[in-house]
Amino acid sequence: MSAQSDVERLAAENAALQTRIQALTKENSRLKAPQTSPPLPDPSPLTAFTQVESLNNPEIARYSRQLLLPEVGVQGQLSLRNASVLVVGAGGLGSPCILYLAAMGVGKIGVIDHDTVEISNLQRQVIHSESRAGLSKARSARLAVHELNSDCHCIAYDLVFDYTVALSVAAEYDVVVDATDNVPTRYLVNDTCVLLGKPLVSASALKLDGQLTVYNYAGGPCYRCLFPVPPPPETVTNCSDGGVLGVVPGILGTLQALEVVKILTGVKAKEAPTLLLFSAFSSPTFRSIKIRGKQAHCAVCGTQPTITELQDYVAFCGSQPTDGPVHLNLLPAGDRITCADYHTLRQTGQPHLLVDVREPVQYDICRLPGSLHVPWRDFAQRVPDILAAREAVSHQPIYIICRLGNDSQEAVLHLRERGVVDAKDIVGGLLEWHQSVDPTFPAY
Ligand SMILES: Nc1ncnc2c1ncn2[C@@H]1O[C@H](COP(=O)(O)OP(=O)(O)OP(=O)(O)O)[C@@H](O)[C@H]1O
Ligand SMILES: [Zn+2]
Repeated sequence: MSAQSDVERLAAENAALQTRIQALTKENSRLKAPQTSPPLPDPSPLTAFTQVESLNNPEIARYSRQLLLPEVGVQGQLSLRNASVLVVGAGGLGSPCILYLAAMGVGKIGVIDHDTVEISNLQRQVIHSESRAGLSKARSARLAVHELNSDCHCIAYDLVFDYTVALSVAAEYDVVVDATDNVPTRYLVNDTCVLLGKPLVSASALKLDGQLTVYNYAGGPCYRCLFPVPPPPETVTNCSDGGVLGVVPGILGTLQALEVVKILTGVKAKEAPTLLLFSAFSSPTFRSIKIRGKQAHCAVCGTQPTITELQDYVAFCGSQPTDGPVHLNLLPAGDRITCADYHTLRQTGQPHLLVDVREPVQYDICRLPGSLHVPWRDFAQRVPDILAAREAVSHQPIYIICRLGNDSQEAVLHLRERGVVDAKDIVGGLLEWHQSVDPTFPAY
């Protein structure tokens, strides 16, 4: 072979090698790239839930510690096995409730929640996990149930429990647990249970306190018998505003699971209706109060009910069934400044006074440098301090900030009433500051 053809052959081989090296380099960088975690397995589709007449050997072994209790025994365990429970809300209360119901051997559990798992949920919503952040809470709960007790027939409804679905979903279950956090849903769940004749195990938890009651059971009252009129929306606080100690809904949700067991085993029917109050840092921690019975004039369970079908609960309660941030518009746009414009103002060094009106616990979490701290609850008394501080910056404008941009508007209105005209609130507060100006600023 000639030297010329050798050169051509080598050049061709070289080109082929170059192509191969490029392909390998590409493959290598693909392998080195961060791997996205494989999709989580969803438990395989379930067969229909069927009732049984006796426990099988694996069930006897699994539930032996409960079977040994005379209060439960084989009959009690069979009652759990053949029962179905709907848990509305897979949050702080729903998490332990669902887990214990599944662990104790309730045959069928429905979980309805429209929300997705967030990292800030995990401090109390122990049915979820970091690896399931972003997943629907209902599906995440179902995965956890499947891991804990694969015999449990768990159905996840990734839906809002509203009047369009309430009756058809709840009709499939023996007992309903209200583990939600808002007033419209509380009335909706109650009316659904009354219309369907289902017992309702209801609880709430906020800050360090909680309460629990069983409604519409054994001739007892319903929620409307006790609370015929919803509270004014502005008096209702939720966990994202007021905070909650993780274990508090944990305790109340666990007690909800206990009440379900008492209903299913028939023990509850002998008890008078009570309201259980829990206060984590008080003594006594628990108090049980006898509550009035069923009210003849109750709009839904009374002798002549006016509510015979589900209604518009948002209109009835005057509030949305959401616990997301509520942004009020109390001031005209001209009396407000956006975070972006306030940011520019700070960057260009324009003299001004920044007043932060959040609670001290929130001010301790984070703050913008140079702010004067005057909590909204002390604001009226401390206006002279604000005016004195403003003198120190040569009577320049006042900007007021809070967490969401609601109290800051109230503060501006208050200053207007006191004759201070050049005060503005910062729209959306520090949460908006985090979202639109500085992602490194803490969000809470
Ligand atoms: N009408 C409804 N239908 C379905 N789920 C609901 C309804 N109302 C409330 N929920 C759910 O009930 C749960 C209440 O739990 P909790 O208050 O602990 O959680 P959260 O709303 O995630 O809390 P946070 O306020 O910290 O975000 C939430 O997961 C919420 O999505
Ligand atoms: Zn009633």
